[in-house]
Amino acid sequence: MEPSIILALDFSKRQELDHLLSAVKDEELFVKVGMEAFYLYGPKLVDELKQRGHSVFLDLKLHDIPNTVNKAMRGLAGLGVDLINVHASGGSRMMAAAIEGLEAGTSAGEKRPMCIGVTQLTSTSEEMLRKELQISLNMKDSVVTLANLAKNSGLDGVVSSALEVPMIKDACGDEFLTVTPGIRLEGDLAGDQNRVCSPTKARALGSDYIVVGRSITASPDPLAAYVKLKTEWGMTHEIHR
Ligand SMILES: O=c1ccn([C@@H]2O[C@H](COP(=O)(O)O)[C@@H](O)[C@H]2O)c(=O)[nH]1
Repeated sequence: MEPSIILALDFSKRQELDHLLSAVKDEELFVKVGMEAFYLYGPKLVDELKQRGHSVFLDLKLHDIPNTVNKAMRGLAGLGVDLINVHASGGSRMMAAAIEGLEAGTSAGEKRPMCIGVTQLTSTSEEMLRKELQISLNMKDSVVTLANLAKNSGLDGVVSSALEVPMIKDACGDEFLTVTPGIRLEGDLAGDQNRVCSPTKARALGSDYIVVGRSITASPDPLAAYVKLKTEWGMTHEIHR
C-alpha cells in the first residue's frame, strides 16, 4: 500500500467545500468527511464524492454500546466508503460489533470498508491524559494499549499522532494501518492540536496516511498548499482503492 494524504473536508458551508474541491479538481483525492459536514449534508455528500471518483474516509468516530454501533455500521457500510472509524476506548466488544455490522451491511462481492480505532485524540496532551482523564499510563503506552486492543478486536488500524507510529508498528506489525492527523507545515498554527508533526517527519516515522485539514483548507491558495504537502510527504502517486 502506498502512503497517501487524506484531505479533511471540514466545512459547514457547502459553497466553501465546493470551492476547495474545484481548487484541487485535477488531483486524485482521498477525502475525509467528518462530523461537521456529515451532520449537515449526510449520505448525499458521500455519494457525490464517490461519484466524482474520490476515496472517502467517513470520520464519525462511533462510540456507543455494541448493539448501537453494530446497527449504525450496518447502515453506514451501504454508503460505499473506503475507511470508517470508532473510538478504541469503546472497548473490544464494541469494536468487534462494528466489524460485524460493517460485514453484514456490505453487499455480496463488495469490499467492506476498512475500520480503524481512534487511540488518543491528537488534541490530547500528556497533561490532559493524566490530570483531566485520570489515565495513569503515559501517552505512548496508552496509545499502544489501545492499538493492541483494536488489533485484537479485528480492526484494520488506528488513528494516532505520527509521533506514536513506530511504537504502534512494533506492537501491531507493519500491515496494521496508521492514520495520523495533527499534521502541520512549518509556520502553520497548531491551534487545538497538541501532538503535531510535519509531513516529512510523519513519513520518516512510517505513517501510512496523513490527515490534513486547515493547512490546506485555511490556505489562501489551497492547491499550492496541497502540492507542497504532497512534496514534503514524498508522495509518488495517489492511491485509489
Ligand atoms: O485524533 C484525531 C482524530 C481526528 N482528527 C481529525 O483530523 C482533522 C485534522 O484537521 P486539522 O485542521 O488538520 O487539524 C480534523 O477533521 C479532525 O476532526 C484529529 O485531528 N485528531
